[in-house]
Amino acid sequence: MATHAGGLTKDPRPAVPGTRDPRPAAPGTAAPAVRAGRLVRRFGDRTVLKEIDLALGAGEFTALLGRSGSGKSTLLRAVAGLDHDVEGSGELLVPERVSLSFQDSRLLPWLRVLDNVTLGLRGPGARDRGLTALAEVGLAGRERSWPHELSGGEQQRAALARALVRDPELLLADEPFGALDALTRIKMHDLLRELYERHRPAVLLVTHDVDEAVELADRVLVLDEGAISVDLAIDLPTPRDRRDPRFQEHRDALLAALGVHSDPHASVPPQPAPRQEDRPHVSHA
Ligand SMILES: Nc1ncnc2c1ncn2[C@@H]1O[C@H](COP(=O)(O)OP(=O)(O)OP(=O)(O)O)[C@@H](O)[C@H]1O
Repeated sequence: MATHAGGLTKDPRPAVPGTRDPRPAAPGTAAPAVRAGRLVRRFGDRTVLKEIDLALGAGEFTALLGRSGSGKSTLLRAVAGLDHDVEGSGELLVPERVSLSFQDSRLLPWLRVLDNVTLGLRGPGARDRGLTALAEVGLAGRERSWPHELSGGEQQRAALARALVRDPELLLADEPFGALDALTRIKMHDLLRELYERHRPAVLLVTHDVDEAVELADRVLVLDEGAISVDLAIDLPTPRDRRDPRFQEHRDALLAALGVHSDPHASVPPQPAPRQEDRPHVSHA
């Protein structure tokens, strides 16, 4: 476990690099991969995170939904340790090996694909690990390509390979498929879920897309007014069928929590109608 904090109380017990937190989990819960207590983030006089408590189980796939501007990226950045101005009196514990993925692939344009994937990896096995990761995401043979020679979906695949090659205990993903077309998105959903099931990191996926959340995650959180307003377990077998009535029940519950009602037979527009920029994205396969 590592601790990182700006104004946060560090865990008093010694951290052992590369090991999981040895302390027992609360009864009935998996050992946490992430534990954050009373996270607070203010921008000027606006408080975006209001004493948020967050515990993510090891190997648990969690999606984080919320309206635009609700603070999803702020929370993810806080957990990633990228924001040193997070306040709070609580603790923030994360695993040693954390990988990040964003809407843009953030591949370095001056490095070939394999060098992007293995950047910062040490040891004689790094190249082979990079090649294995590229093969896993369907990019075998593209190791010598430049990033600009890959399509948007392929760039995101390379970014996933870069994340996975580090064998993360925690994958933090901020709208990783937000810029992709609908068909590529569907393929990437399948790929992410497959890779997750093979490697089992804890995942925190920030998304606007309610269907994406229900399809991929085993737990969905909704961030609203600076607090976690919904914590919903998605207890459906995978792969998930969007036409399954239970899928739709979860979807409707989440849409309602986001202030959108999704009766396809309704003759009036959903009420209350959020502003266009606030409206959560609902994709249709
Ligand atoms: N560096 C900053 N300075 C000032 N305000 C900020 C800063 N970063 C974020 N904010 C504000 O904090 C709020 C939450 O932003 P954040 O990006 O976390 O929201 P979000 O839920 O991820 O939004 P979206 O879904 O649109 O990406 C917004 O109102 C935003 O304007």
